Amino acid sequence: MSVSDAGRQEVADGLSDEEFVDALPKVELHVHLEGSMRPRTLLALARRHGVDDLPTDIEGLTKFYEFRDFDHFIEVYLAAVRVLRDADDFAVLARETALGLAGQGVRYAEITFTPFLHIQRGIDADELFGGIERGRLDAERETGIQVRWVTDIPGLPNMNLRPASEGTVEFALNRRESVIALGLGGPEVDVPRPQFAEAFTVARDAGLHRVPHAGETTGARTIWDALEYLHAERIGHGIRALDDPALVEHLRAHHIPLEVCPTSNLRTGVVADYPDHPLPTLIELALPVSLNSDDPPMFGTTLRDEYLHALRSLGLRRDQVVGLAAAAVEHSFAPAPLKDALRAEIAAAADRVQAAS
Ligand SMILES: O=c1[nH]cnc2c1ncn2[C@@H]1O[C@H](CO)[C@@H](O)[C@H]1O
Repeated sequence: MSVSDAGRQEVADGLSDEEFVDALPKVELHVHLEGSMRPRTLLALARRHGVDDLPTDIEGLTKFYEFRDFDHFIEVYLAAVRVLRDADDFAVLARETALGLAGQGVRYAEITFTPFLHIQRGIDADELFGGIERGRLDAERETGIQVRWVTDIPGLPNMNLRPASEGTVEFALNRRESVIALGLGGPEVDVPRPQFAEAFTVARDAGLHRVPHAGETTGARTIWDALEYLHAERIGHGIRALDDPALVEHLRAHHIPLEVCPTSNLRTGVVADYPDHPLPTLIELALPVSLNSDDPPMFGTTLRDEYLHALRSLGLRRDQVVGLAAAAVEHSFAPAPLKDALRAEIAAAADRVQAAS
C-alpha cells in the first residue's frame, strides 16, 4: 500500500493513525537504556558532574545527534554515557525511560544496557545495578509497566574484548532477578563474532537468553555467525538477512525473530530513506519481526513514532501493524501469564479498533 492509500484508510476508519496507534498495547524488545536518556536529563547531569565537552542546550544536542555514519553514532553514544556517574543518575535514567515507554502504551519492555562501559569507567557494579533497579521498580509501581534487562557486551574494535565479555556475563549471572538475556552491541565491521562464542555459551548453559545485534551494518555472514557461535534466539536488527535467501529460509523455519528499528537505520545511514527500508519485504516473506525504537531521543523518534512511520512512511496496513504488536509479545521472554494477558489485551484492542471502522 502506498502512503496516500494509508491516508485514505484513515478517513474510512474514523480513527486517526494516532488514535489507532495509541489504542494498541505495546511491547518493546530493542531499546538501549543509555541511548534513551532524555535530552534535558543529559544536559542536567553534564552540568552537575562538570562534563564540559558536551553541548549545553537542546539545540546543540540536536546537532550533536546528527550522525555522519554508524561509527560516528557510536562515538557520540560513548561520549554521552559519561554523564552517568552515581546510583541516582542510573535510577533517574531507568525510571524516566520506563515511564516514557509506559506513556506510549508499552506494558512490557526488555531494555538493554551495557554494564561494562560503566564498570570500566570506575563505577561500582552494585551501585549501577542498585540505581537501575530502583528506577525500574519505581516505574512499575507508578504505571504497572514490567521491565526486564538485557546486558550487552560492547563489541568495540579498540577494546580488550575478553574482559568486556567475561565482565558482562558475570554481571548478568549475578543478577538473574531481572537480567534475562545477554546481548552484543557496537560496530560489526572488524569485530568478528566467533570471539564471543565462549561468553554466549556460558550464558546459554546458565539459562540466559541470547539476543546479539547482527546484520545491522554488515551482511548475512554476521547473522549466520550469531546463530552458529552465539546461539542467538533473536537478532538485533538483522535487516541484512535479505542478502541471503538461504538465511531468510533458515530464520523462518527456525523462527528466529528480528528486532527491527527503522528510524535508527536511517539515522545511522545504513538505510537511505523510509521507502528503501526492508521491513515491508521482511513481513511479506513471513519472517518473524517486531518494531522497536533502539535509541529514541538520539534518533529523534519514539516507539509511538515507529508505529506511525510503519503506517505512513513504510505503507503497512493497520492489520499488519497490529500483527507487529502481537509478534513482539510472542518474541518476548515475558513470563507465560503476562504473555497471555498481553495477547488478550492486544486482541481486545484490535477488536475495538475494527469496531470503530
Ligand atoms: O544500534 C545500535 N547498534 C549497535 N550498538 C548500539 C546501538 N545502539 C546503541 N548501541 C550501543 O553502543 C555501545 C557501544 O558498543 C553499546 O553499549 C551498545 O549497546
